[in-house]
Amino acid sequence: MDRLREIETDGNSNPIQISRLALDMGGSLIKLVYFSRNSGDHEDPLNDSVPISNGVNGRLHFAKFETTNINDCLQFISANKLFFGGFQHQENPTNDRSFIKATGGGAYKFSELFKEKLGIILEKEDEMDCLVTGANFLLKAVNHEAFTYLNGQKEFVQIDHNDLYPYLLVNIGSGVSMIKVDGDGKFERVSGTSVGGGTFWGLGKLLTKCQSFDELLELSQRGNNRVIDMLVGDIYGGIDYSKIGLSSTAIASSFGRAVSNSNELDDYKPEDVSRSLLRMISNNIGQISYLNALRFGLKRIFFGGFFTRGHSYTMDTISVAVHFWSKGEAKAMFLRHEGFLGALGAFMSYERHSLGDLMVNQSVQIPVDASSGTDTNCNPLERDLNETESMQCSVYQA
Ligand SMILES: Nc1ncnc2c1ncn2[C@@H]1O[C@H](COP(=O)(O)OP(=O)(O)O)[C@@H](O)[C@H]1O
Ligand SMILES: CC(C)(COP(=O)(O)O)[C@@H](O)C(=O)NCCC(=O)O
Repeated sequence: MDRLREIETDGNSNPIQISRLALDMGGSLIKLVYFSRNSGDHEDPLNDSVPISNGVNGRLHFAKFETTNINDCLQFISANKLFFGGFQHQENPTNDRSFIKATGGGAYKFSELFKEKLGIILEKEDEMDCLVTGANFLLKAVNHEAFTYLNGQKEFVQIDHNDLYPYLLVNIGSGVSMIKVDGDGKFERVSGTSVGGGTFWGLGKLLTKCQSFDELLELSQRGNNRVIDMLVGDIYGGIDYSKIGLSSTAIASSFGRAVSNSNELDDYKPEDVSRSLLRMISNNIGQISYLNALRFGLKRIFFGGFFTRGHSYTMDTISVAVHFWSKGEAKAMFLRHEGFLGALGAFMSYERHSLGDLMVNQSVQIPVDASSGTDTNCNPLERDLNETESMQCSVYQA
């Protein structure tokens, strides 16, 4: 609720002007990115916050809703008048409806609903295109965006703009898309798997009766996967199978131990079930990602999508899988704005199509409090940086 109020005014009771909204409506979550101009920007041309050139200073805001709660999202857009952030269509300027850039399956599925409830026309943008545009933008324009996460150590990666491509982008949403990125707008979706974030949440919900995704993640924090997973040592009488490089503690078969006794589901702690499930899915995605990186000789893999949720065990498992299978050759990296790639890409597409002719300044800085150098305290469920923070930036008339 505080967040709503914060958006409506700038703290001095001046209404904040929203001048761009873009949506990414996926299988699980709807993501919103919108720009609010700094108050007073246009009133005082000598003010420090007035950008050089003909740009407008302001902030990019991020918000998300569960897709099943689409009505809350409509209400949020309506209450905060975000739909004024669309554009008038050049081909038909007399049409007084707002056109909003939208990507993801929901741009198709919910287009009638948006028209009916808010009078908004959703202007569809391709999902893969938007993911790549969003990732390239973040990697080039935002300091402290990409980081590695291994053994609880988070380290931000300095991106060399001249040496960014090629890379593999793995977007772990409800399902998983793997995209080889060769440049701005140059990419190919090389693989995917249906065993993704929706699988973890769906199976986890059925098996543990959890009511929310965060609760399921929280459970995994306290669980022990050894109770349910069959380890190499279980099969080999407690010793390593060193000839093929498997230690006795490596998982030989996820959930495999459940068949070797007469336990029912209720005999297992939900914490242990959640832990095994999270590990199985993260490990599997890490492995498939590595295999695809190997196919194309890619050394860098960036993981986006809301499955990772800044969660240490998830990122650690993915990193270990990539490290293990590539024998240290490939590197897993994560993005702070993990789940907002598509929405950012849709936001950027206003400029690409020269309709509203806006361009985000390439020197975006995340506020200091939101980006620390390294994080070694291994916070299990990191605070949701994405939702609560906004990004200072300038938007330029093209
Ligand atoms: N609050 C949440 N509710 C549901 N799923 C969540 C939540 N937070 C993170 N997730 C995870 O993120 C996945 C969705 O990620 P996202 O990148 O938004 O994909 P999509 O575009 O398919 O919605 C879910 O399947 C789930 O694993
Ligand atoms: C169909 C999708 C692109 C939709 O994106 P999402 O809403 O999951 O982010 C994605 O779920 C996906 O890539 N699934 C994997 C399908 C496959 O390659 O087998």
